[in-house]
Amino acid sequence: MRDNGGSGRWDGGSKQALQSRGKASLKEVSISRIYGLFRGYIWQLTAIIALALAAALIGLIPPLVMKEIIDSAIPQGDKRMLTLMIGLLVLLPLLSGLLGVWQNHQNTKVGQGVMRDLRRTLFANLQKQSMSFFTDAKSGEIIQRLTGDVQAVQNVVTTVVVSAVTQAVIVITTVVILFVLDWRLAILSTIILPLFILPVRKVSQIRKRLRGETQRVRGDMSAQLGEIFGVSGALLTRIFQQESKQEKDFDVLNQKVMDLELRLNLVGRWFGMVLGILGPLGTALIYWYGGWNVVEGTMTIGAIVAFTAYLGRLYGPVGTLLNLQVEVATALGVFQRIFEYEDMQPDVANVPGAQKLPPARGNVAFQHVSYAYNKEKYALHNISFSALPGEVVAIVGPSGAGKSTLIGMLARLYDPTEGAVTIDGQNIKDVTLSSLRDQIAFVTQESFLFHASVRDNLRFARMDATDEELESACRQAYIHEAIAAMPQGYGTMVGERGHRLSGGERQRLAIARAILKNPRILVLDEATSHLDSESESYVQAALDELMRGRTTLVIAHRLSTILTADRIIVLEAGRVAESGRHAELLQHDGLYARLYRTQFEKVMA
Ligand SMILES: Nc1ncnc2c1ncn2[C@@H]1O[C@H](COP(=O)(O)OP(=O)(O)OP(=O)(O)O)[C@@H](O)[C@H]1O
Repeated sequence: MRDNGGSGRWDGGSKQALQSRGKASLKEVSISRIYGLFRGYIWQLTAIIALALAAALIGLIPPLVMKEIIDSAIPQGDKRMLTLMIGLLVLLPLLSGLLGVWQNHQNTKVGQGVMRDLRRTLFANLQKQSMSFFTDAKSGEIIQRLTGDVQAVQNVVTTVVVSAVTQAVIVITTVVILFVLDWRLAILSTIILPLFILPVRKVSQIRKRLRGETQRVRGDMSAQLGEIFGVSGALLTRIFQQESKQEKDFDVLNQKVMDLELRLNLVGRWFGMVLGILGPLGTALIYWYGGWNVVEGTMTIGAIVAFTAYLGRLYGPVGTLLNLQVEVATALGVFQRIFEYEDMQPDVANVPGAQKLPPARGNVAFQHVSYAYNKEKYALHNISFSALPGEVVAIVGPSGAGKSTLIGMLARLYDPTEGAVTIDGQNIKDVTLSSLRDQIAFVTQESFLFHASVRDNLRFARMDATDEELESACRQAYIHEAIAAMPQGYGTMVGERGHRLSGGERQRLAIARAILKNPRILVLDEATSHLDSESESYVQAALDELMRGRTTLVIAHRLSTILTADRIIVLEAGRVAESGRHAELLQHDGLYARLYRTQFEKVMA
């Protein structure tokens, strides 16, 4: 690697950033990290757990009441006591039911809150990622992680903490009461508990693997749907009539999701069945041993009834606790995917102690800049040139020469692997991203518009722009008349990608956006699409207006741009092949002269 004074991309932090970007981290998710999600909800959780405990303790009373009815009230013919006890049997479940409703509501609130927080952190971290992440990832996959994956852990998030505590309390209190009632029966009923634990490990492993796989396939499915039903994908499908091929491709993933979900469910049912048969086994043992003792006269019938009622409170919660463990293990694969996005480091970020870029004069310089998308291939090699304030530098070169990569560096869409880009002598890597991007407007070839009104799309450039400012910018961009003629004027909604607007109108809206931002530095990728001569002249006029008085770096496709450019940089395979003004370069009769004859002269014709 060439030495360039320490800005090499493959060393230090940026190398790690690339490795962590979009790739599965093998780091296992710790349970404590999942519990950490609840940190902000400690007080609500304490209240919920207190309520759940109260409901659990109330639940311990009815079997004792039943024992009293059978062993005392009925044999003694005490009708008053009988009525009192029946009253208790009705009231206690009512009370614990009411507590349960409130607790459940609070529980859901905490769970939903945790999920909202998760989505918020993921969203914020995705916003921090640099462009390279988005060019590598599929948008459907991103959406799936942010929504589908978070949804997939809902069950764990909403029930895990509360269930773990309350069920554990129920189990402990029940075991204590069982031993108080009769230690022999208590030993008999707890002796089968280890049998419950055996299947858990195996089931957890299988379900974790299946859940991870299901979410991966769902991610693929979302990515596929995003591509197929995006405007460009839908267009391509129709033009090439590939509807049935896509249906087949979709069916493959669709079927996979179904098969995986079926397997997941089946494993769950087998587990449920094993737990289900262990419960009655315990009850049978108690009736056998207890019945034996009642016959011998060493135990009362009420004691057996109360005992078996408690068994439900023992085996049920033990099953729930174990199931919880399986649920958590199942969700671990999904948590892994979620945390992977949360931990992702952007490879373009503010350096520690980054300063604000002062209002720029517009002196731009590329100093020995190289860039590699990956280790194998450099897209740019040792690029050096500069632009004085107000100058226009045109970048030309064959397709794939590195033009887009080069202009992207000025807005730090990518940081140089080697070398530096400076504005007014300051390395842009050392200034804050926001202060840098505040002073640069970027007009891309494909002018993207959000599904929102024309006004809102324009305000994306500057939220506080007044209606008058919007209109003035649009007049300068020669688009005001066209907007005014739309059904709702500036309030007209434009479709995703602005498909209700013509190519020329979209470009001029993008130019108006840049005018509204009014930056010192302009980065421009001129559209190659051939517009009719009227649109073309409007767009040209709008561009002339936009470039006036600004330092402009432009991928030039228009003859007028290269003719007026202060400097033309001719790129070839990532290197500067030639540079100079139009006349000099023509005289040189090299790559530029060839490009000029094949591309620009034709445009002029
Ligand atoms: N995200 C990426 N990952 C890996 N390689 C990339 C990526 N983007 C571009 N490249 C490669 O880098 C090189 C330069 O690409 P770039 O888009 O900058 O060229 P360009 O001159 O703008 O091309 P065009 O005029 O066709 O748009 C090409 O070889 C391209 O294949």
